[in-house]
Amino acid sequence: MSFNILSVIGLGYIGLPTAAIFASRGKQVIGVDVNPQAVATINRGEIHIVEPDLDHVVQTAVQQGNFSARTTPVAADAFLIAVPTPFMGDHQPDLSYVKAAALSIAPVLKKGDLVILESTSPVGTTEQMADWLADARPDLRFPQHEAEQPDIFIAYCPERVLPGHIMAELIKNDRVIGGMTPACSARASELYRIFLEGACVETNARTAEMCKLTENSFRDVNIAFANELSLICAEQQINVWELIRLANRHPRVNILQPGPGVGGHCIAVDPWFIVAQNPQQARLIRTAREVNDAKPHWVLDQVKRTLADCLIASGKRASDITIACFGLAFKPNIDDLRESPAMEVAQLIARWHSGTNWVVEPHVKSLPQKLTGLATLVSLEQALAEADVLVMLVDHQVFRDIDSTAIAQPWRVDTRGVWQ
Ligand SMILES: NC(=O)c1ccc[n+]([C@@H]2O[C@H](COP(=O)([O-])OP(=O)(O)OC[C@H]3O[C@@H](n4cnc5c(N)ncnc54)[C@H](O)[C@@H]3O)[C@@H](O)[C@H]2O)c1
Ligand SMILES: CC(=O)N[C@@H]1[C@@H](OP(=O)(O)OP(=O)(O)OC[C@H]2O[C@@H](n3ccc(=O)[nH]c3=O)[C@H](O)[C@@H]2O)O[C@H](CO)[C@@H](O)[C@@H]1O
Repeated sequence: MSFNILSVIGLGYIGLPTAAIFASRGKQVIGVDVNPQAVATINRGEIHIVEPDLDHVVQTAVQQGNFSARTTPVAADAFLIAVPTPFMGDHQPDLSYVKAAALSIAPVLKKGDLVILESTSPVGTTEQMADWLADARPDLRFPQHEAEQPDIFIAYCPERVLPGHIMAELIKNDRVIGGMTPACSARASELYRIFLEGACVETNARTAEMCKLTENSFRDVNIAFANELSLICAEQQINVWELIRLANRHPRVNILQPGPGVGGHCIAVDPWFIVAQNPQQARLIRTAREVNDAKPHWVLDQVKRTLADCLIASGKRASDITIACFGLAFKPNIDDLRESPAMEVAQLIARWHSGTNWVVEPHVKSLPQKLTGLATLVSLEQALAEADVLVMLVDHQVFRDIDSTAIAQPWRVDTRGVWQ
């Protein structure tokens, strides 16, 4: 059975590029999103998120009539669900979006359809989703009972693209295919082979769910190691950047880079799904989260110490001092400020410091609401010329290009090793 019509549920950072890529391969794609503004934007051939090279793929697909968006699902041969999976206040996963998406497609499912969950999910979510669908459609057979030939094929296929490189990685990365049965995996692999140049590696749904969580937890633990080293090195008066460079000369050592903390929508969230389900066993994973989450507060302490030194040396009052933060994005060379540790540090500083607070962020035109009234967006040149204390938070290339030997201010906190 071939896939004539595909439907992608959730048209954000994952769903929109995925829908557009399928459409670019000549498939008829119906995108579904509960956000009517996003739907309207997409139907104009425009995009509501920022991702390099996505705009022209969406524009072409819409203009050629292969891709359209709507707010409610209609019949299709395959459904890919890419809705948010945040955690709640107590770090427990919030599966309400997955449930709502599953229940929204249940009425339009027909025999032979494939349903793929792409959202990053705790182990067992795919089985749970199949139960929700089975409850909603008692007239169809679902793959919970392996002996039976199911009417609906269900798989968990996580996405591992790197924001900023989504359009290339979507096609080139290997893909983990976690079917609820081998037949489900085979059907899902067939779907992804429409555009995938990487390999489809088949497993079961639970392993695929854990694989996605493992990848991001691995990175979180390794960044926590680097962040912990930065705290130790500050105590020992050792340059952590030099230390890591030296240690990485060992053929089997590859330490990541410390920073102001871990941001983004994935690495600071997904490890909690493992911790929530395995609180006794996941001690290292929990500690890594705690180490990384604590880093912005440690940076604030560093700024407080630096300001104290500045006040003693300059004889100025704190209210006369200007602190300039360099960067707000959650990582270098992007404009995404959501879940950014740099934003958190800038806010902590601005709430605490009684003098003037400046921010330099060449990737945005205005400050986000969280900093409105607390800080002022200024140019790189103004900050370098006039600020008293400089706080480097994001290693954007434009900051790396500054000749650090030409910077006059001795009062600096460098969380990214840019001025070392
Ligand atoms: N952004 C990434 O880099 C990335 C990478 C890999 C995996 N993921 C995972 O993919 C999933 C989606 O992430 P994202 O970054 O695309 O999120 P996003 O917030 O950018 O997009 C999700 C979209 O789903 C829509 N939505 C919510 N409920 C819906 C429903 N019931 N029906 C239809 N649409 C609905 C929202 O309006 C939104 O447009 C998450 O589980 C995330 O953890 C994200
Ligand atoms: C395993 C993996 O690679 N997963 C990727 C990750 O994408 P991401 O964009 O969120 O990941 P990063 O680039 O690692 O950034 C995260 C934060 O960590 C900080 N950081 C990073 C490296 C370092 O040495 N020191 C640091 O401090 C950085 O500044 C930023 O705040 O999750 C996506 C969704 O699941 C995946 O799809 C994607 O493959």
